[in-house]
Amino acid sequence: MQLIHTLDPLRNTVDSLGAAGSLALVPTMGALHDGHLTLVREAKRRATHVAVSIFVNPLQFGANEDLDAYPRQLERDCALLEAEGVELVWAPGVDVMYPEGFATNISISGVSEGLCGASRPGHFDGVATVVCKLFNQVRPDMALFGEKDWQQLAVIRRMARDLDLVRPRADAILGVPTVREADGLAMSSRNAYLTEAERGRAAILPEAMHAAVSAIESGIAPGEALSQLARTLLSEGFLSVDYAELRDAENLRLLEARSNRPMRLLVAARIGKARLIDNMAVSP
Ligand SMILES: Nc1ncnc2c1ncn2[C@@H]1O[C@H](COP(=O)(O)OP(=O)(O)OP(=O)(O)O)[C@@H](O)[C@H]1O
Ligand SMILES: CC(C)(CO)[C@@H](O)C(=O)[O-]
Ligand code: BAL
Repeated sequence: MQLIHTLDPLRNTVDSLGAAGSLALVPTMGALHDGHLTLVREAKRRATHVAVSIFVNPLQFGANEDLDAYPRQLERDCALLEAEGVELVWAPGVDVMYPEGFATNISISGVSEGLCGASRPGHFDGVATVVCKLFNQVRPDMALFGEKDWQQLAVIRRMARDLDLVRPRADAILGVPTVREADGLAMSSRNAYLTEAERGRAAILPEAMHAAVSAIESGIAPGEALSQLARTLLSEGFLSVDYAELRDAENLRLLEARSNRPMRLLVAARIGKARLIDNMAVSP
């Protein structure tokens, strides 16, 4: 496995990997867990070679967010990826990704608005800008992202289509279902911020979401089910609920009532120092 930090050797390596079959990219911010490794395994099933990027992207963190505290464990991450048979780890420094004078911003309207786009202003511009650069640097045939970050996946799909970043094939931007802990909590690098007591309560988030999904599917008004969901979280030790919304699963339009298209329940809520996000399908 090659660990590469600068652009020239990266070019040589991706050129030779690309010439010898297909290349899949798994973009990450490191501090890898089984969710990330599931993306890597899916990538290996679908492409000849797998590259993983590890870059904690300052552009997608707000001024009061956890950029400095975000876990960084490159050596451990590389050992995990080597054991999975990954051939390339692309881990640029901030100065390589954003050299002095860097002045470009990619902004996607529509799907970026509301949800995390409202509670984290500028976040999706930062994600889109770095993901566009990663595509240009690695030039993969496909890239894989987790459904845990449902809105991020929608933003990247929109950008990839709009900017012709990958060949237009159905699995070029592949979403992988959320990997969960035994109690249902979605795996996330930020779960490490939780104390033992908070971790014990955190699984109330997916439990309360399942209850809201069942209520909406059985005909309860979405507004009522979502208010109940927020009340449950607040009464069980969550500090705040950034949003709890029912949206069209694909275009992410806000839904006041049930739709006959696939729907998605999306929630972000804070507990202790962590802001947890999760989403679930709601059947028409
Ligand atoms: N539980 C999970 N199941 C499936 N994919 C996941 C899971 N957690 C993260 N991913 C995916 O892994 C990729 C890299 O995510 P990232 O490195 O930000 O990890 P994370 O655990 O989501 O961290 P964070 O705490 O920052 O949200 C993204 O495409 C993300 O959606
Ligand atoms: C896609 C990504 C690697 C861009 O920094 C990040 O947002 C993430 O890890 O989900
Ligand atoms: N997994 C999404 C990256 C972020 O929260 O910044």
